[in-house]
Amino acid sequence: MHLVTAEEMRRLDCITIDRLGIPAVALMENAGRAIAEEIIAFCNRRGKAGMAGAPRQGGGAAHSSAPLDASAWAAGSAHGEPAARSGARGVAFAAGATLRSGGPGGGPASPPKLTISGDAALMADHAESEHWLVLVGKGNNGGDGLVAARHLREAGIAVSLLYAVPPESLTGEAALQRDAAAAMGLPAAVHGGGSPVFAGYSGILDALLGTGAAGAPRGVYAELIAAANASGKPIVSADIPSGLNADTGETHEPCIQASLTVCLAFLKRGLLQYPGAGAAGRVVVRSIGIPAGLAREEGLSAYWLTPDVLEGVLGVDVRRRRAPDGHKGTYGHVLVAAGSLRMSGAGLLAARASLRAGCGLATWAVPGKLLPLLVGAAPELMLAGAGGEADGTWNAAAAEEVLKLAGQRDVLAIGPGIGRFEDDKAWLKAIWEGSECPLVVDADALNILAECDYGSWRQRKAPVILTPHPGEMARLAGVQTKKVQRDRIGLALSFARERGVTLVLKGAHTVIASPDGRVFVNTTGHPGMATGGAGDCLTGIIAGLLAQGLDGAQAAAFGVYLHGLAGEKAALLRDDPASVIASDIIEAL
Ligand SMILES: NC(=O)C1=CN([C@@H]2O[C@H](COP(=O)(O)OP(=O)(O)OC[C@H]3O[C@@H](n4cnc5c(N)ncnc54)[C@H](O)[C@@H]3O)[C@@H](O)[C@H]2O)[C@@H](O)CC1
Ligand SMILES: Nc1ncnc2c1ncn2[C@@H]1O[C@H](COP(=O)(O)OP(=O)(O)O)[C@@H](O)[C@H]1O
Ligand SMILES: [K+]
Repeated sequence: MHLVTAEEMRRLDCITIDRLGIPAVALMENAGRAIAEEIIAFCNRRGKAGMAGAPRQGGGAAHSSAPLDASAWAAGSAHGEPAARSGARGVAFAAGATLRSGGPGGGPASPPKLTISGDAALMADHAESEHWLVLVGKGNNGGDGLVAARHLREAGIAVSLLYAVPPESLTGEAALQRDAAAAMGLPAAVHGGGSPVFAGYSGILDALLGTGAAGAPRGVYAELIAAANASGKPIVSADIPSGLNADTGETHEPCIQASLTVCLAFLKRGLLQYPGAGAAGRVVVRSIGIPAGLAREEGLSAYWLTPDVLEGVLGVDVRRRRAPDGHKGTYGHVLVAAGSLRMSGAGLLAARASLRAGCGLATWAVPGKLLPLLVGAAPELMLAGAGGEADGTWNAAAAEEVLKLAGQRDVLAIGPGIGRFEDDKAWLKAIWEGSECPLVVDADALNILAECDYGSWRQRKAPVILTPHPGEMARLAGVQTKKVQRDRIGLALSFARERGVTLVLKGAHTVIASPDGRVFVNTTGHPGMATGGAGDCLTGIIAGLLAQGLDGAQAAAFGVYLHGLAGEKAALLRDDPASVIASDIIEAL
């Protein structure tokens, strides 16, 4: 599934309207209807869970706002009018008309039933216990909310509108929807400042700000957002939670904290990155008539990482089929140069994970002094001494040993548990320039890299994959960690492009960016994976996949995806995500 920025969304929108001739108002109609359907599904789920919304109290005048006009309020007082609502529920009956005779087994024919059903998506199970307040902004997001309000009303759900600004200031399609809502007699009020009262409502539809928002919500918008959050009512957001930066996932102060976000047409980048992903609640993406293929035609290259994307965009065989006549040489040989006296476990985890990822052979290279201590640590691994100091630490001269070993292997992974040592920059430069196989760089090797002018180093032919967590990324990019987290997708993309590397920016919803400008956001995994050594496992997994012939982007993306899945499986086995440790992730691969 494609991920879009607000600007890209506007472009796709324009193409649909201008080139395909689909009217903007039709898109808005589809959007609003989709939102209404999702609200109804939300209400039905809530009803089934035995937590039906608070019963309505006293019609629509439960907030301290001025009514739009008297007729709208008058009509609104008729919310509960049974005739108007039952007619709106659509048809749902079974007719016994016989279409054809005959039945199975040749027995007496029972007349087949002709079943005619109504618009199931717009049927609320307990409409009478629902009353939704729609917060309407000035732009098209507000227009979507107005359409949704009409459809909710048609489904028999009481709806009231609360405009953030005088409705006269709405323009274009949103103004059309304003008039339609008024003509339908939906009760409406204009926010008059202060704190609206939400007590009578069972839910709030946030249609204040969408992709046209700029900066933090101002004035009445900020007031309404803060009050809605404080109300404790479930909030459904139209397109994005108001107050969210649709591109980066940054949440402004204030930002709607939604239970559900009905995202329209294409998934907005900001909904997949924290803290925005946390503010959005459950996200449903609904098509509204903009052809999905437009994103590809327009060359958009940001994706939510799913098995479909792994296969269709990246060309990965997610079933990991092996040739019937394959042998260990077929699946490649990984060299992991990692671990030192005090952190040997990091190397062990990475090397074991590479085997579990399916490579044919793995060699673990450590400072020679450690070798005797590690014999038998994992019987499947080959061990190699790579020089180093008498106390089991690495030194610059060890690079030569690593290069010798790498020359006979398919992939080299470096960094986990190596620590910092004298002339470590020379060590890294020698390996970077001298190795001809794909290179995975992690942990302290990244910290070393951050201190090097590696742009001036000899160009490598084989791919480089960097796997920083946000702290390491901050050092690599020369910015503060806060800045890394503010726009993870944007930073990963520009870094990968500029530096010609595949970048794996780890953390919740890891971002994978390739030097050709593609970017993928992974959502497998969970916070239980925030445990020492989990990243070392990922390094090994990516190396193991590279050894099997996947290219840099394929191995990085598939590796991150599998790593998260394994973390999820490990949590299930443990019955508690918090108990997962790195070895569990390897065992769950
Ligand atoms: N394909 C599309 O792009 C479609 C978009 N639709 C909806 O339209 C939305 C985008 O509509 P618009 O571009 O009209 O923008 P918005 O509806 O997000 O609102 C922008 C308006 O809000 C005000 N505003 C902006 N930033 C503000 C701030 N920080 N504080 C207070 N007020 C602020 C400005 O007056 C501006 O005109 C989407 O999110 C979606 O909900 C749908 O109608 C269907 C089609
Ligand atoms: N909240 C989270 N949700 C999903 N994955 C997470 C979360 N926190 C950490 N992870 C994953 O766990 C791994 C931790 O790696 P890292 O920070 O390098 O740890 P270490 O250096 O101890 O191995 C990364 O792959 C990261 O994406
Ligand atoms: K919104």
